[in-house]
Amino acid sequence: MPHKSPLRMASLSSSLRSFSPGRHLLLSRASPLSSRSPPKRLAFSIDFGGLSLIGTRSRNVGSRAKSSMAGTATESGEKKVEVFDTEEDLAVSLAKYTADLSAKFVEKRGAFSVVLSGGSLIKSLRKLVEAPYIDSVDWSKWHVLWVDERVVPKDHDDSNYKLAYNGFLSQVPVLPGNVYAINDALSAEGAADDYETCIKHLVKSNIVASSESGFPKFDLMLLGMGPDGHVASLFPGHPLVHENKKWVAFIKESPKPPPERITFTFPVINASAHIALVVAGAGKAGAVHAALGKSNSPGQLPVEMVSPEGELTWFLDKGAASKL
Ligand SMILES: O=C1O[C@H](COP(=O)(O)O)[C@@H](O)[C@H](O)[C@H]1O
Repeated sequence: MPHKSPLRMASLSSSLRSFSPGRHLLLSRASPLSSRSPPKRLAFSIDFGGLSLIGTRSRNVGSRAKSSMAGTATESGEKKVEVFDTEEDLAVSLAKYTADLSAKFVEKRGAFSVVLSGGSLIKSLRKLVEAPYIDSVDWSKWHVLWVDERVVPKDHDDSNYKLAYNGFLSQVPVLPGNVYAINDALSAEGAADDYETCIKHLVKSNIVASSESGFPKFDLMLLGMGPDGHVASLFPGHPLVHENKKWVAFIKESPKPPPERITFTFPVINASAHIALVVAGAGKAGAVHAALGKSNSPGQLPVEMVSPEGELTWFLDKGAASKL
């Protein structure tokens, strides 16, 4: 296929071989999701300043409610915040959200471009590898990239690719040639340039859409967030948060190990058609509050700079929303 360099395909397939001789083994359907009741959500909706907050039963969140019950769909350009009683409920809803977008974009464009984060996000995707989605999603149309990656070999424990492969990609029939890992033989600078070139090929061949601003417009970006409010490998106080030309940048002194990483820049993140910001655990409640609550010093955290041209949906569990 013209959009993939032989080097990339070779390095990718060799890494797949090294992880899974059986390649894309499907999970057993032993615990079908269809037997579960859907997660409790849309118990109420709060509307403050263009932000629609949809929750379950969190008292703190509920106490801020200004408007009535809603359960309405999000309009394009709006922010939506969903709060779930448990991370399990969050994962169930995230799977449906992702599968619905997949169906929408496969019908509209014949392809679905999905950008993954590392960290806890991967575990929260676990319901996608179960029924009904394992069978209903058109996995052959998925094109998978990473919003950031650590510059380590793909079989290293710090690799976001390895994490995603073991926790998600090896269990769904995404085509190996549609998984775009970084070239781990290059320096951080070289890997960032190479990844940007790869994305330019994907845009040229319409696998990834293009925004009016000229940046790639991914169909769905699945973002995690660190307790310090970092997203991708864009850290608080680091000058990279202001990079506005490059699509992919490198960092050699990441405050969180490992130090060498590559990362999408904010213009690319914010050109996305859809962003899901997936945050679980009370340890992240402070950063969630800074981004969504009434902060005394707004705009300090990278997560506050997530502001897509399309739709932003926060998926929070009760712990993460506990300071709202
Ligand atoms: O280092 C990273 O951290 C963030 C957040 O990770 P989490 O485990 O706290 O969810 C992650 O989104 C990013 O991709 C990763 O490289």
